[in-house]
Amino acid sequence: MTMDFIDLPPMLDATGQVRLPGSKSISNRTLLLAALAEGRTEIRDLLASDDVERMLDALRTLGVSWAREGDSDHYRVDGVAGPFPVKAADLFLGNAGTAFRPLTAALALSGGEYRLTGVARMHERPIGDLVDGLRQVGANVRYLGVEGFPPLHILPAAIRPGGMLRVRGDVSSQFLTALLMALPLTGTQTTIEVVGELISKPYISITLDLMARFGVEVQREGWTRFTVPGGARYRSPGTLFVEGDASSASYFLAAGAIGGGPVRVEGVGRSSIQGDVRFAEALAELGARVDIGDNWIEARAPESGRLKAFDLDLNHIPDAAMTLAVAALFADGPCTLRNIASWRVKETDRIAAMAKELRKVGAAVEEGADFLRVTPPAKLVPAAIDTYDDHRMAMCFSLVSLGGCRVRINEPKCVNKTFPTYFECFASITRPVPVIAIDGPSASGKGTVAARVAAALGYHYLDSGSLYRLVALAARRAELSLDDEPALAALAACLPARFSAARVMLDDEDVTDAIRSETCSVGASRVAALPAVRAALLGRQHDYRRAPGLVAEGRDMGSIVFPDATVKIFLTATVEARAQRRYKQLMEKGMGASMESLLKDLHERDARDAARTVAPLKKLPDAVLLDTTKVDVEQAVGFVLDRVRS
Ligand SMILES: Nc1ncnc2c1ncn2[C@@H]1O[C@H](COP(=O)(O)OP(=O)(O)OP(=O)(O)O)[C@@H](O)[C@H]1O
Ligand SMILES: Nc1ccn([C@H]2C[C@H](O)[C@@H](COP(=O)(O)O)O2)c(=O)n1
Repeated sequence: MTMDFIDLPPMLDATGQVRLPGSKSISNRTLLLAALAEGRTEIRDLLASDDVERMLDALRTLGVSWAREGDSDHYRVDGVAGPFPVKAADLFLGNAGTAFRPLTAALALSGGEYRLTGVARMHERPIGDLVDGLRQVGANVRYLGVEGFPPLHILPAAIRPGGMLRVRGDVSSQFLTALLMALPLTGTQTTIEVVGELISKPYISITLDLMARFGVEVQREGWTRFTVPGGARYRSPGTLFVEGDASSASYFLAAGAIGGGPVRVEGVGRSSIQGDVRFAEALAELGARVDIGDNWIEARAPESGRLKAFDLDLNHIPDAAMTLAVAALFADGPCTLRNIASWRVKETDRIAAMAKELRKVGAAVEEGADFLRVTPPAKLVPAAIDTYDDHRMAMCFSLVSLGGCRVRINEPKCVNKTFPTYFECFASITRPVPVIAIDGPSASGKGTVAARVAAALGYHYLDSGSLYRLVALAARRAELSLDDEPALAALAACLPARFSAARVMLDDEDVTDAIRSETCSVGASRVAALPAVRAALLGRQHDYRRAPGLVAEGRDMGSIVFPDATVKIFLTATVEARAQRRYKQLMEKGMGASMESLLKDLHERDARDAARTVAPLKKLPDAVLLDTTKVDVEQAVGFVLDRVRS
């Protein structure tokens, strides 16, 4: 199976505005409450994502009628005014904790027979505390696999409501949420006592707030006792607007804080009911300049330009806290994230996953049962980040690109869980380091023009042909056959080459002139036709892309190496003009040459470069043709600069 990935180039900065998708926590709670309520609920701005689809599918299977308004995010749900009418069903709930836990509780009190399953990871996420709580009121819930974990088999049971039931609060706050939302189905006053320190309290606040909007006011004594009143019934509030997702806001706010900003998110703000808006406070503690309105939040980089090191208890914002773990890469010292044990039982073991991936980009990471200490590297290292089917891993690590470092995100579609358009939104607020790609045949003048354009713009310069020439030279010295693809690729992967002040060094030897010899030219043309050699040199070429920009010249700059180049030029000249130029060049260097052999050689190299199967030399439709046969260097440079500036 091939790995899907997205490559994010190094970004210059981040600025702009993002309209957030609906909150997952609010969307799935609202759907369940609307389903159990009396009357029709119009839900506006519901999140469109995998987890919400799992809930919508389940509700339909359970006999709840709902409809979407065209292609919009507006839904209407006709509540069933009590327990679900369908009394036997098999439900697949993917990896949606916000669907699995609350539905377990509601179905356990619905008097039917149900089987609830999920993806493999869902079956590793604990649910025993919730099941224990439900059994205290007489629910008949059995484990179909491992004790304490999904999948579950729910059977009809004589429910004994009322009195007091106890539930642990220190593993997942979703257990308490599930019980709270389901208990009004019994119609009897019931008190829940939380055993152990309740984690993620703001999520309970969301639950209580939404229950109140549906007419059920829970009495709360601190964070230890919650009483659901007798005779309580859910009633539709009519229309309900889903706020933007505060956890999703964290990536953009962090982008503003790291990448200059300002970046504004719309859909959450001062009046939000989601605890994760407090991510903005944490960011401000790191020195970011944060402004907040009723329905928006904006973040900019600190005055000093660099985030401050932090040591924070993040129990109240477990999801958004992941963003801080990646923001730590940009801090001015070691950072500690405390009280995050719940990360271990989320979509993946997030403490372990975060530690492993942060190390890949160069951070030193200490990992504990409930904490993470991140020491930022002096320089970020390009890496391929594994995402563990965890949407937040993918979204968090996109921020690495703001450190002037390219990053590959493996299996990026995991963002569909909560934010299917995440990477498009991220692209809309970030500016990649610009690349001017100049491709063309040998001796067309690419090198001369590219170097001058780079100097005029203050950009870096890449002469990619010199890399193939260096491989040819190093191969000859190592007495490797130019047909030995694996050996040549291995050589290319760790070529001891350096470029300094227009000189090309191999080990510590200046080979600037040596790589221009005809033997090296022919050798370069041959090794360049080998796919493994090209692949081995790819990362090295990408590394040239650094702020403020890059001018890269060769044969495949615009097609393969930098397909997202800002400007693509195909620079050419007739073979006769090119032979003349090469002749003159060689004469000036005191090197002998004949026009006849130069012409023959250029014809052969053109043919080989254009005919090879990998990265052949050709003008792309999105490249601008620049024929320099009758154009001098100054004019050619002016032409390219005009394109860049237009
Ligand atoms: N527009 C031009 N008019 C006249 N001479 C030019 C022009 N552009 C470049 N030259 C000259 O042609 C010679 C070859 O140019 P250059 O080395 O830049 O070509 P190149 O395409 O980079 O070649 P290679 O692919 O072999 O590295 C140089 O001496 C350069 O000064
Ligand atoms: N991106 C590139 C750059 C160069 N090559 C090949 C083409 C030539 O045969 C050889 C040397 O290049 P030059 O120094 O003449 O530009 O390397 C390539 O295939 N892809």
